[in-house]
Amino acid sequence: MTEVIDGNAVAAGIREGVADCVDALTGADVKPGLATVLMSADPASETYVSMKQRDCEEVGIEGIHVEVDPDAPAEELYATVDELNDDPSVHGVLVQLPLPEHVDKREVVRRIDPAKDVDAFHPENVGRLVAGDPRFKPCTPHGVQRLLEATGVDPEGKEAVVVGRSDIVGKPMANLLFGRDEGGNATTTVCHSRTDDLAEHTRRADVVVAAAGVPEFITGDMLSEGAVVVDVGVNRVERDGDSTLVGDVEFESAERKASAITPVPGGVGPMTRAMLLYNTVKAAALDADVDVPLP
Ligand SMILES: Nc1nc(=O)c2c([nH]1)NC[C@@H]1CN(c3ccc(C(=O)N[C@@H](CCC(=O)O)C(=O)O)cc3)C=[N+]21
Repeated sequence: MTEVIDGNAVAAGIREGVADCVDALTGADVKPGLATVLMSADPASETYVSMKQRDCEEVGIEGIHVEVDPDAPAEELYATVDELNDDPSVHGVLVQLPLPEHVDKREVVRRIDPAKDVDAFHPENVGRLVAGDPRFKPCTPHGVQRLLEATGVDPEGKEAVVVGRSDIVGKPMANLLFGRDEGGNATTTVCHSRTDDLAEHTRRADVVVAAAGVPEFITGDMLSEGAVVVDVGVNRVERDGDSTLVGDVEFESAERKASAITPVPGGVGPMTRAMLLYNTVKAAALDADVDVPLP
């Protein structure tokens, strides 16, 4: 039987552990705070940010939300980031992506205090991850690692194939999978839009992480029997006149081949949000020099 991996359940466990960290911080008179910054009128971005705020409330993290007019000059966003960097009650700063075209995303990311960069997108944090000395692990790849662990899948020595080479998922995912730490040590291949004969690679994989950003791109015929399939895609598509969420994996055909597979929704998405809370309490603990029982 194929196991459908329950991301909501694993994420709930992480959130409980984060709540214990909040208690430990409270005992040391520290209230962890996460600031979310939204410069977009996109309903999906608004939904994601409000979910993150709701998560904060559940675990006892102080949620601070700031909106910047999407038509405002980039300097307004820079000023907002500067203020949050300087605010001692804020331990994590997340600027929701994507940003308007007139805003230089890289400049914004560089401006976030690396000690508050709970997305782990700042070049210093990217460098530390690649150097094998991470301060924060990026939320989605870290969440995937935890999902594999919870499923009893140890990538060590196995063939892992990451489909997608984005800065926020594909690249850091590959680093974690081939890295020397727990949850790594896989022989890791990164495939992308210019890969010749993608299926040739994915069929060799024991673990496939689909992060191509293309709806239902990975189909069952591209998988080996018994593969573990992790679907990072979140694509809103029109189906029979309705808007529904699908992943980068064609679930039905892939489920027939896989030994374990994550659904969309209810797979990686909730884990991404849980690891954001994890990074926020870690940031607060590092800042205040308090020991916390990170889950
Ligand atoms: N600075 C920044 N950091 C991010 O981490 C970031 C971002 N910008 N921009 C957009 C993407 C996307 N992302 C998601 C996280 C959780 C779900 C999630 O929880 N999804 C639910 C369903 C949500 C629904 O129903 O729409 C699920 O898969 O079960 C989705 C998408 C974080 N992102």
